[in-house]
Amino acid sequence: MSLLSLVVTFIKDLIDLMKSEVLQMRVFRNNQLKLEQSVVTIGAFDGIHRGHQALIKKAKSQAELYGIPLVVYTFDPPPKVYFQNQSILTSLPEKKYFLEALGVSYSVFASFDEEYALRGVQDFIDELSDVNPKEVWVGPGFNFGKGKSGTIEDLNNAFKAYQHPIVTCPKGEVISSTRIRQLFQHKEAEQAYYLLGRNQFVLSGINGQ
Ligand SMILES: Cc1cc2nc3c(=O)[nH]c(=O)nc-3n(C[C@H](O)[C@H](O)[C@H](O)COP(=O)(O)O)c2cc1C
Ligand SMILES: Nc1ncnc2c1ncn2[C@@H]1O[C@H](COP(=O)(O)OP(=O)(O)OP(=O)(O)O)[C@@H](O)[C@H]1O
Repeated sequence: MSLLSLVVTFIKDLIDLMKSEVLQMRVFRNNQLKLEQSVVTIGAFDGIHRGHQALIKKAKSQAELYGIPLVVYTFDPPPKVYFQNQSILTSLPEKKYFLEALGVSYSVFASFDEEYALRGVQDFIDELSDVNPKEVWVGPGFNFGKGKSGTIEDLNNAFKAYQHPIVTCPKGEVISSTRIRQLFQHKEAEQAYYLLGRNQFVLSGINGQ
């Protein structure tokens, strides 16, 4: 092998290594993550459907604008699965896979249990302060804290909080995890995958990772 081809191979390997480091999302549990600055988006994100994707992409574009990391703060299990025994749309490995594919730098998976659900609004805001959010992005109707008492106004009192407009189907029908669960229950899988923004074959192989 010539010296030139050795150098070319070395540079290619280096670029691949850098790419894999850039793409790798770091995953945290509860309040272990501390950052100097970030853009944060929050939610249950079960399914990572078209509405979730639009919100995360907007937060990602803001993070890129400032050159700071994007943090997705989410819950395991999703609160509705915990409280209402709803079926889960995306397993933990699937959720991590889709978040990473959207370019998320850090994800926080808060263990959602009885103790966590009792935490108050200020307690949650204090935890978010650990990542020093320059902007917080949520969708319409987002709430948090014990008894769902926290709103975007509470977030906006502590940080700069922004609300992404609702993403709907072309005919105006709502896109939500609840609706997707109902579509699967009624054997309307094609419409469910449309709202998810992917077909059923995308998931094969992810759960084993
Ligand atoms: C600290 C904390 C406490 C919460 N406590 C409750 C609760 O008591 N009851 C409830 O139904 N949901 C509770 N939630 C879940 C929120 O209502 C909501 O599902 C979550 O913030 C995700 O928002 P999303 O469902 O709009 O994605 C809590 C969330 C957080 C962060
Ligand atoms: N269609 C949508 N358009 C824009 N933002 C959305 C949409 N659906 C959810 N969001 C936002 O995404 C985040 C996660 O929402 P969440 O997981 O509660 O979604 P959901 O689909 O409404 O779930 P569920 O039906 O279980 O209430 C929240 O900030 C929420 O406001």
